[in-house]
Amino acid sequence: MKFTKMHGLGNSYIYVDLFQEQLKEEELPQLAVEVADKNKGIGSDGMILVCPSEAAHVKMRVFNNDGSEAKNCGNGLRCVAKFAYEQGYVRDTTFQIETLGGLVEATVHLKGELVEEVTVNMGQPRLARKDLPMVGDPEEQVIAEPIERNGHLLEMTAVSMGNPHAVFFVDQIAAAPVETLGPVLEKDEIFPEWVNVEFVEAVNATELHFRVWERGSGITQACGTGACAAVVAAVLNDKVKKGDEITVHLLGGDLKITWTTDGDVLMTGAAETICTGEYIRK
Ligand SMILES: N[C@@H](CCC[C@H](N)C(=O)O)C(=O)O
Repeated sequence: MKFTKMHGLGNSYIYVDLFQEQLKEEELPQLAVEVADKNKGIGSDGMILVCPSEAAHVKMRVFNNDGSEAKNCGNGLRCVAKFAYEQGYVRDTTFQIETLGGLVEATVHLKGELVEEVTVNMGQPRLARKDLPMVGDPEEQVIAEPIERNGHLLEMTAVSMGNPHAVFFVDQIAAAPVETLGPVLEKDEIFPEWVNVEFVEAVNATELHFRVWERGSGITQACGTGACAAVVAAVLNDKVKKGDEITVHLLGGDLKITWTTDGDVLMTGAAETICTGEYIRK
């Protein structure tokens, strides 16, 4: 199986080109686990399939490194856009990508013939409990809701960017309990499909520090949808303003994110190719 390893701010996936390769549906979860294994596989946060689409120019499917399939991936979208453009599967610099969480629009920014950065219009965040999903009144929003776990009293804001995020503001990002509370909150009974967990420090009116415990992958260097959710949560908690471009500092680098006054979330950041190769399947 031919593959390309790519990353967005250190959030790496093994990309498989389903315009060329054929894979059996029932083998996908186990394949994702195998290729992501850093000792016996290639090593990554998961696997992403770049597929033909009937609804858009290209379709993305994302698998976490535990084999679970997610509905969206921000860093993956930027890499899929780079891959599709550089392979010649799309010719325009702005095109649509289908995800299990809906359609998004990507615009590639070129340096010569190669894509250096990508802006993705991630669409509108969904804020009702049913959108995560989360237990409780399905239509209600969750903004700064107190929650106590393992002796930590935190305030939670819940945002769906096609996939679910629970955002917690902290005073100091360096002291955020990512490793200890992340796995506890990820599988908390209030989230029937589990959740991505983000800790965020509001530095000033245009900057956020960000750490993530990703559902199905654990700590990663960056989470694009999580960074978008963090900006939406920061607006909802009066820490930054809607319409302003916010720089989100992640472990692997920075993303520029705006929750526009029209309601869409725009994300701009790098997408990079690490290597290509052939994976020998057992
Ligand atoms: N790294 C991603 C998100 C990947 C999926 C997530 N772990 C989930 O299960 O929803 C990103 O950049 O958004």
